[in-house]
Amino acid sequence: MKDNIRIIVAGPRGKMGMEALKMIDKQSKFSLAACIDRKNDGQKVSDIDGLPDLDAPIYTNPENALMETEADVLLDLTTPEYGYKHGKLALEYGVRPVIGTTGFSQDQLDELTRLAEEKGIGAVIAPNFAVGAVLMMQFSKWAAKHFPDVEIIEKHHDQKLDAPSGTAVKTAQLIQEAREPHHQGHEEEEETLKGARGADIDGMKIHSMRLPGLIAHQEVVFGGLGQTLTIKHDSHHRESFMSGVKLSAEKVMDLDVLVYGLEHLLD
Ligand SMILES: NC(=O)C1=CN([C@@H]2O[C@H](COP(=O)(O)OP(=O)(O)OC[C@H]3O[C@@H](n4cnc5c(N)ncnc54)[C@H](O)[C@@H]3O)[C@@H](O)[C@H]2O)C=CC1
Ligand SMILES: O=C(O)C1=N[C@H](C(=O)O)C[C@H](O)C1
Repeated sequence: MKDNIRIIVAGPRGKMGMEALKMIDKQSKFSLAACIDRKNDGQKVSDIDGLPDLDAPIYTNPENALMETEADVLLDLTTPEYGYKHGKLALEYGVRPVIGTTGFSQDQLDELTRLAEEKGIGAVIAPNFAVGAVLMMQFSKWAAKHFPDVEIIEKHHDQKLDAPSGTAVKTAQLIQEAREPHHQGHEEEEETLKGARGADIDGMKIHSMRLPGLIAHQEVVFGGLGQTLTIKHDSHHRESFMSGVKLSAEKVMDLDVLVYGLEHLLD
């Protein structure tokens, strides 16, 4: 493995970006190549109040950051619109994207997958970097073989842009892979108030809660005859995501395709 992985962070001032800068600063094998931000072009990260004392330039133009900094990895923690744009640009400039941003459409995921394959460059898109959340999703996939009736309740802080969460969508996709095609509930059900039954992926209902005080939480509730099974994960602090970010930035160096989900990188 390369002993110095140079990382560009897009979204350094965000809740996840700040946590990622602290993690990069602590790891001797990582160095911060640059940040992509919406302001302070040309300034140093260390010049900005509230950011760690790191000697790396800030770029508002992502192409300049990718061209000028000899980076290995672009870590994106921004918004769906910019996460997609940054991912595409990184692949075009031969820099490996590690994307935590959620809210992509299937077409966008397919396009990034296609581009990574065409260029032969590794990329990671992980809707959830917390190892506990990855286990929650894997346990849910397993449970769905035995309990095909399931609903997902995801709860997040009230500043989140996308709903449902990337984790909830990924969980539903994994369950879809595991269970036989299945119709839940009964035909006569009617919503007398629109939205009462939540969003729907392949007949699975997804309920999204947004409140101050929450960080990132999910319950996957399975129902069977005379029993229910609940698989639950809570991120109480954004530190919970950092071991997954670290693992992704290391492992992406050895990939030549895009992987979607941290489970592909865990032993
Ligand atoms: N995969 C995972 O484990 C996790 C993923 N997320 C996802 O990561 C993303 C960021 O989450 P938070 O940090 O909570 O959001 P946030 O809103 O705190 O931070 C986003 C940052 O991106 C910046 N930004 C927006 N457009 C930009 C652009 N064009 N260039 C550079 N910076 C730009 C904003 O100024 C803001 O500082 C979201 O999509 C969220 O769903 C969040 C937590 C965990
Ligand atoms: O926005 C968040 O906070 C989170 N987003 C990701 C998601 O949409 O699943 C991961 C985690 O749940 C936190």
